[in-house]
Amino acid sequence: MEKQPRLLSSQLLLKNRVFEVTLNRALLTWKEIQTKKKRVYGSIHSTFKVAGSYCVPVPEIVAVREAEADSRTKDEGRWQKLSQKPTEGYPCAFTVSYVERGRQHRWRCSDVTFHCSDWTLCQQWVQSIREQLLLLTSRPKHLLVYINPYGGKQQGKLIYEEKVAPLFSRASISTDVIVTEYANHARDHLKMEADLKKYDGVVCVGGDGMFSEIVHGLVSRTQADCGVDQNCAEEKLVPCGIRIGIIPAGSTDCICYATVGTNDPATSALHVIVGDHQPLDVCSVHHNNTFLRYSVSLLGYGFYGDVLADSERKRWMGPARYNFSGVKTFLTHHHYEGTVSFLPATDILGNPRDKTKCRAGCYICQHNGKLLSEEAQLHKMEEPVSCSETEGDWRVIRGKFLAINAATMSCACPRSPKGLSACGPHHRPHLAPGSTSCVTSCATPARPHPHPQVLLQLSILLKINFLRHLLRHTNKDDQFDLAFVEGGGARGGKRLFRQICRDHPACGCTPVNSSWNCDGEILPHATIEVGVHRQLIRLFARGIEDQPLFEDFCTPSVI
Ligand SMILES: Nc1ncnc2c1ncn2[C@@H]1O[C@H](COP(=O)(O)OP(=O)(O)OP(=O)(O)O)[C@@H](O)[C@H]1O
Repeated sequence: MEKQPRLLSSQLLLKNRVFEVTLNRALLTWKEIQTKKKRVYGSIHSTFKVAGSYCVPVPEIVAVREAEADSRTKDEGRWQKLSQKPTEGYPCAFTVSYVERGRQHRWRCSDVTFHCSDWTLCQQWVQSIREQLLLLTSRPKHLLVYINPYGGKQQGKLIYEEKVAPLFSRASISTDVIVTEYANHARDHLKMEADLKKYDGVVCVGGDGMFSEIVHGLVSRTQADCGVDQNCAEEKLVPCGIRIGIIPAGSTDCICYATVGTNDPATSALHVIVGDHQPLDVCSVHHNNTFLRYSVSLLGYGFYGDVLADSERKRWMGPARYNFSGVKTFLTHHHYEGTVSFLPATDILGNPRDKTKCRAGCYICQHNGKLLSEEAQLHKMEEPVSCSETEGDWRVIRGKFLAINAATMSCACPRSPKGLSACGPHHRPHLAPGSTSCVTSCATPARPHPHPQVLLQLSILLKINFLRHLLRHTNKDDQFDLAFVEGGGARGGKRLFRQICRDHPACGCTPVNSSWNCDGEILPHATIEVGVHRQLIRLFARGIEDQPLFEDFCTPSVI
């Protein structure tokens, strides 16, 4: 890393030990310089230097404030005692709040208080750090917050008030808060009323359903403002200019798991504060040139559609309905005739079953999923000689399906730690490559597809095999290492599934339709057209960071 010039450097006291504290544009570092006397058998025996050198990246400093060293300080609305007593010779102090990493992708806001020898020096430090924070222009200053008071365990308001609002206020972020009064309140407010020019971002406190509301509101509003007709499936949608933050307060919180790696409200609030941005692909779903919905996580026909439809009829059972309907649907073992047409994602990076992980700063997402020309050539040569059928660039698969899933993100949650997308056990789908992962579980035999990305090997399906596939959603085994399951990337821009129809030649089964489960909502039509819109929205998130080798080796980084 390029060495940055020092902006400020002083000897300051921290926990009664003297540190050399240095600030440059990139880092705040503090390094112990005092030697300590070690007493052995009551006498001074030897001296040793206590190792201790720490750093915090400037973009991860939440705030800096003067600490009233000789009295009490107001913090998060409560009066708290300063942890250290005023120290002789160091009468003034300032506190730096910063992001500290914990286990399992959790972030915490921690404080470190430095004591200064005089007031002017203390002011100089506070000013210098504030000036550096002001240079971070991607940080939000004013946010519009929607809270769903009924999501998950109905703790949305409490979570916001106790865990999020104090952090926003510490970071000097002002907010306008709306507690929703009915379903789609947030969507409609965003679509028609919200004065978006006033805000640097929209934050939702709730689950995946609430996030979907925000996406619908924002995307629709952006298209309306730009004169784009959402009903036209061929239209190129305009990306939203405002970022979205998600504070998890739902039942599953898949989007949080997929974008920050955990469903911890404080972690998500800190991702908003530091002003990260993670682009996300969005699928648009149409029927006969009429807009139905947007999808950001899972579009599922067959198994997942049936589970959702059945569980909706059993709302009275509470969350247990999902397990009940899952087992029931599995035992009923329906399969559905249909046709899947899609454009294979041959010209993008990131084979769903390759070894790449989508992580913070992901190369593939940053390069819009575009292949380098050499790699593109390689993939072109791997184009299939034959498929089930082809129509120009399109691949067509007809058959009987147990499940057809299109996952735009991993859909990971505690119940399915690795998610159910086509990305296998050790990697997640990229969040913004411009393609969706298509997974089909087929019930009828057909010719195997030799293409490495988009394959369908249809075999006689045994219930036990499908159960194995489902169980692999809940563990770390490869969901695709089963003969009848195939996964691949489908390119965006046009249609993905053109027909789930009844026009297949009769083969003895009842031509009955399943339902599409679109991010937890049932679609009213079985025949849909899906387009993938690359990087249509941006979240306040960094993507999932690689865990340090030793997880408890947290920041402030020991140099
Ligand atoms: N005030 C409200 N009253 C009733 N429903 C609401 C209200 N506000 C939002 N909703 C709706 O509640 C639904 C579920 O909310 P949410 O996603 O927050 O929680 P969840 O379903 O428990 O969590 P998850 O989606 O993660 O499983 C959303 O579809 C949203 O449209």
